[in-house]
Amino acid sequence: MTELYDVAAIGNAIVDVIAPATDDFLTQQGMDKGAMMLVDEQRSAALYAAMQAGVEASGGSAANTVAGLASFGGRGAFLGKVADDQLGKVFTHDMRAIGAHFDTAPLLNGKATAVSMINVTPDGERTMSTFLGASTEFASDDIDPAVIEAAKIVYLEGYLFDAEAARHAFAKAAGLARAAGRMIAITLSDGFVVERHREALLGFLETQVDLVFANATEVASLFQTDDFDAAVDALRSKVKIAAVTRSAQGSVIAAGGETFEVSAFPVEKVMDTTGAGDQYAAGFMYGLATGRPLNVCGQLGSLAAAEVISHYGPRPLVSLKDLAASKGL
Ligand SMILES: OC[C@H]1O[C@H](O)[C@H](O)[C@@H]1O
Repeated sequence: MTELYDVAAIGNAIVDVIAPATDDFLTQQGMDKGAMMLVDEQRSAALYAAMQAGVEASGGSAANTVAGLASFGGRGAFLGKVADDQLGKVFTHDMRAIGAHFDTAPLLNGKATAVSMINVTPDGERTMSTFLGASTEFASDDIDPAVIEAAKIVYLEGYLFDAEAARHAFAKAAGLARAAGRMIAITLSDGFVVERHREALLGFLETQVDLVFANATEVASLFQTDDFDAAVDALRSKVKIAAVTRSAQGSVIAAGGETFEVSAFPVEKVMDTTGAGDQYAAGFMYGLATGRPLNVCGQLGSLAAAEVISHYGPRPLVSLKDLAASKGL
C-alpha cells in the first residue's frame, strides 16, 4: 500500500487550559508536581475556578506530536475521540488546519471533550490534571485500517493504557501495522501511567513495539530502578530503538549495540515544559521517516523540544522546518 503518512498517531484528544501557578498552589491542591493526574469533571471545574487566568490550546500528547511533525513538513494522521461540542470542534479544526488527517467520529450525546488543566510553576514545570471525558470512548471500531496501513510509523500514546477500550484498540492497530510491515512506536507518557500498567506495558513493548520514547522518570518506574544506565539497557533489550530523554541533559538513543548521546539545545528561559516529550518524538520520527541517522533524529527531537519549552503551549509556534534548516539539520 502507498505510504500516505509518515506517522499515524493514536491518543487522547484533549484541549489544554494552561495557567501560571505557584508551588504553594500545587501543594494546596494536592498535586504531584510534573505529573499527570486524572480527575473527574467536577474536580476539573473546581480546579479551573481556582486557577489563574490562562490560555486555551489544543493539546493531547500524540496530537501535539502530529502537529510538530506537520511543522517539520511531515505528513501526519491522528486518531482520537472528541465530543460533538465546542471544544471538540476547536480541536478538530486545529488538527485539520495544520494539514493532518483527522477523521475519528465524534462522540454523540455522551461525555464532553477532554480537558487538561495545566499549571505551570515559575521554573517552567507543568503539572497536569486531566479530565478524559469523551476520549475514553475511543475503541477498536475507531481504528481505520486504511490509515494505519498507509503510515510508515504507527505511534501510540501510553496515556491510553488508562482506558480499557483503548488498549483493545492499540492491539488492533498494532496487528494491522505489523501485518502491513509498518514500524510501531509508543511513548510511555508518564511515570504514574507506567506504575499503573507496568506489566501490560512491558508485555506490549516485548511483543509489539519497535521504537519507544520515554523520559528518565518513566524508565525508572518501568524497571523499578534509579540506575539510569541500567534502565536504558533493560529497555534496549526489549525494542529495536529506545529514545530516552532527560530534560537539560539531552537524550540517549539505544539501538542494539549502538548508543548515541544527544545534547539538549540551549534555551534562554524555560517557560513551559508542556509538550517537550511530544515535540522530541515529532522531530525524532520526522528524522526516521526521512531516512536520517539516529543521532540526527535525536537532534531534530531536541530542537523541537527546545522550541516548545521556550513559550506557553504544547505545540510549536514557528516553522520547525525553517528552524531545522537554520541549524543545518
Ligand atoms: O504532553 C503534553 C500533553 O499531555 C496532555 O495530554 C495535555 O493535553 C498536553 O498537551
